[in-house]
Amino acid sequence: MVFSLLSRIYYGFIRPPPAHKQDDAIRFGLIGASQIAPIALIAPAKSHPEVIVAAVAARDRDRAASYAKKHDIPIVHASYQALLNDPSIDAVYISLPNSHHYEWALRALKAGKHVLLEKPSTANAAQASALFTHPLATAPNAPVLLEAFHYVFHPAWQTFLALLRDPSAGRIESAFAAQYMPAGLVAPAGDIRWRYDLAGGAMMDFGTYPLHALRQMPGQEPVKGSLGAEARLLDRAKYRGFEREETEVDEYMRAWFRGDGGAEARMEADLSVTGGWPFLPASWTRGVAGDGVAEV
Ligand SMILES: NC(=O)C1=CN([C@@H]2O[C@H](COP(=O)(O)OP(=O)(O)OC[C@H]3O[C@@H](n4cnc5c(N)ncnc54)[C@H](OP(=O)(O)O)[C@@H]3O)[C@@H](O)[C@H]2O)C=CC1
Ligand SMILES: O=C1OC[C@@H](O)[C@H](O)[C@H]1O
Repeated sequence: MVFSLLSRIYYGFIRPPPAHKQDDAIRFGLIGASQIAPIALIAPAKSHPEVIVAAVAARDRDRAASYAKKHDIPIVHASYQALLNDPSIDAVYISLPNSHHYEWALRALKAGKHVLLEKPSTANAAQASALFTHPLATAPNAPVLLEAFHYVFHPAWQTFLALLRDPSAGRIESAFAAQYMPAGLVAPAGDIRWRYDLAGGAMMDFGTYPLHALRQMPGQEPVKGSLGAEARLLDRAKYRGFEREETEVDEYMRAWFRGDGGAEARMEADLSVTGGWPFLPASWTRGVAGDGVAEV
């Protein structure tokens, strides 16, 4: 089992076997020369016959050019809008700070591009509602707009949901979801996740997973007025190299609410775990229905 896992990681992300591309393969452009694009799209696309990563745009042309060279991407654009104006691009992958998702998703839809939009799709509820109900996204022939919560396509997650959605499982009594990150592992000082002005923080980064997970279980849409939450603000003493005063961003948060099916739901997100378990990024989701418990 361990060998199979390591081999899937190796061939999926480190040395993907190159595929012969179909003539009608989707040509993706990257909006932002981001840290996550190589693992999320560039490497997996190499072995996919229907996907080509054809272009990258960054705020700085030289940075875009060196990123393109490193990742073997043929077209370089010196601005995000120049990439959107490129007629050879069918779809864009937007992996910018959360604060920038709404603007660039709308601009991409306006340019007629399909959009794979990093999570969370926007920086707040008003933007989410405006984006997903916008005629550019809802018209009959509108481009596809997809938020990049990739875990929903995993068979383990679909099995978990099927167990809870099975009518014989009974009503969900309680649900819990959590996501933990060891301090400094993925969010060192200076990272976009620690910037309030870029819509960072534990809730906006890791917290989006548990909240998203809870809301997919039957009867878990939060009832208005039932929500409570607590947060611990960033403790800069844990990190070296902070240049800015950051006092507003959360490094840990938990929340609870009543789902519209009557269940008690709880969630927790910690971007800064120190000592003990977990020493790797970890995520748990549990639903209790009748006499049964489903966990993933
Ligand atoms: N689905 C998943 O599993 C994951 C999703 N994500 C999401 O992807 C997004 C990007 O994350 P990540 O790749 O770690 O981010 P990066 O730190 O790599 O930043 C992404 C891009 O944002 C631009 N940028 C960086 N700092 C600023 C700034 N101060 N002001 C304006 N733009 C800035 C840069 O664009 P340029 O290149 O043009 O300079 C950069 O390439 C986030 O929304 C995150 O939540 C992240 C990790 C995993
Ligand atoms: O979405 C994410 O998943 C992986 C994490 O490392 C990262 O912080 C987050 O943005």
